[in-house]
Amino acid sequence: MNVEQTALKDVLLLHPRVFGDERGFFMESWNANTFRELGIDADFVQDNHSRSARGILRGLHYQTAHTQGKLVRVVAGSVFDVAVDLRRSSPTFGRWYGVELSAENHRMLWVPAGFAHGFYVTSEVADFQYKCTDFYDPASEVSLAWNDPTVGVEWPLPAGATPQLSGKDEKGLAWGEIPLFN
Ligand SMILES: Cc1cn([C@H]2C[C@H](O)[C@@H](COP(=O)(O)OP(=O)(O)O[C@H]3O[C@@H](C)C(=O)[C@@H](O)[C@H]3O)O2)c(=O)[nH]c1=O
Repeated sequence: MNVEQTALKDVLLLHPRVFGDERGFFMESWNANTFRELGIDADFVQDNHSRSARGILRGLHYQTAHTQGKLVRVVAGSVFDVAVDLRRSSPTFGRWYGVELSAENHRMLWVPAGFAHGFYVTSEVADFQYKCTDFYDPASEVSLAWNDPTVGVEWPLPAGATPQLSGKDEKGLAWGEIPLFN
């Protein structure tokens, strides 16, 4: 497993070792010992899997209670995955980072608690899987608007396209309206 620091403090891009052979491939997608050595000492309690079609954008989401660290990856298709640092004390507070995650590149992103997270689907279909360090808590869930101008995420949208959103994400909050972390 190779670990790459990203432009955001504590967000890590992971390149697992992929063992290819005539049958296909094998990789470890989670190993508590290996990841602890890489600085990810996470106690995961929930695994999620979503499927989305091209042009769908989910996010940018986080929970204020039961804050979740997420280890995310794509097992079919590709997405542009984004994290936004919501921690006032962080040197990268208010900044975003985006990266392509795909079934082909096998990359995983570690998004700790204190970040908003979302992704935009760039393939016909994308199957997205992630591990979470705390449970789903809809009562404390926040959707930060994907297109908030203060954050300024540069999504890889085709010219003139707008992403397809959930009703909740259509009503995403502006940067100035969201609760932040210390
Ligand atoms: C996230 C989640 C949703 N659900 C249910 C609620 C709802 O009826 C349905 C769809 O929920 P949502 O629209 O919130 O799903 P979605 O937009 O995929 O939400 C996810 O987005 C990505 C970007 C994240 O980072 C995740 O943490 C999560 O917020 O699934 C659960 O039962 N458990 C969960 O953990």
